[in-house]
Amino acid sequence: MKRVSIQGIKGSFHEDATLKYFEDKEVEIIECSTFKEAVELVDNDKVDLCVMAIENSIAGSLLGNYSLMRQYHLRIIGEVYLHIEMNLLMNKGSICSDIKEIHSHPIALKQCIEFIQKDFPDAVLLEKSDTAGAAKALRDSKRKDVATIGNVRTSELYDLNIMEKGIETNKRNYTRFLILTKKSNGIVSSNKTSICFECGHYHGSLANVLMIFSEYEINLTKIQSIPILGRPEEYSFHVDLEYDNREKYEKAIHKVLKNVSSLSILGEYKKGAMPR
Ligand SMILES: O=C(O)C(=O)C[C@]1(C(=O)O)C=C[C@@H](O)C=C1
Repeated sequence: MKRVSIQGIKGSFHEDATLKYFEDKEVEIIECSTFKEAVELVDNDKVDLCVMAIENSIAGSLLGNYSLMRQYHLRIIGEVYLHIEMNLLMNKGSICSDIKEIHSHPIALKQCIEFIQKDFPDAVLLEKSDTAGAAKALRDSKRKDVATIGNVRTSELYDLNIMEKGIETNKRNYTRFLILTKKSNGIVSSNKTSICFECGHYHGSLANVLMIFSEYEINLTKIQSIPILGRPEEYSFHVDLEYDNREKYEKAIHKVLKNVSSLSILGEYKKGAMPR
């Protein structure tokens, strides 16, 4: 059975993403309190894989996770998209007018900020390591003046009432999670690749690289610049590529290599389906 590290505890969206990716295969989930701890377990061979959120359609990219991936030389072997529905949760017997504090994962709070500002403008927002962890702590504290934000399964697991359903700012709220490991499995039937490169600090250098992908009909689904530590104003670029024709993809990479100062292939894998 594969051992998989996640940031968060049972009931978190990371657990949902892991169960969705592995479908009916049994996995042992190792709960971690930080993303760093979760990737360190892969690095130290304590787990086989790590499932890690990388981007949310409302809150944006988790930039720190891009850096972790590079720092620990992790390989991407897959991805999974999860539809995220957020709910306001409280201990049984609580009423919304008593809410003084709202505790949740920072990204979860960000996804619901319009609802919070409209309905609970005076509530103090407290960032917790994950939605399920905040829910469990609320149940244990028995407090009636605190609410958390999380999914329906979390409310069931930690015995909380759903006070308000679907409080995310936009209903098309998705989080993309990466499946990370120490060694890539070299899937030959891949149709998506994540790369990271650095190019010269002169006009047109990035445009030249992007033009090559266009020339070979490669679709770019993501481009993220990350500051290079110790080199102010210089960036590395994380780019996700989608393709049907592997030969064209390989030719494009070959040509790109001549136009960049460094390039790493972070993973070749099968594109995840966007839930309806
Ligand atoms: O707190 C959780 O339940 C998580 O799994 C974390 C997390 C995140 O890191 O973005 C996962 C998905 C949602 O976008 C909100 C929070």
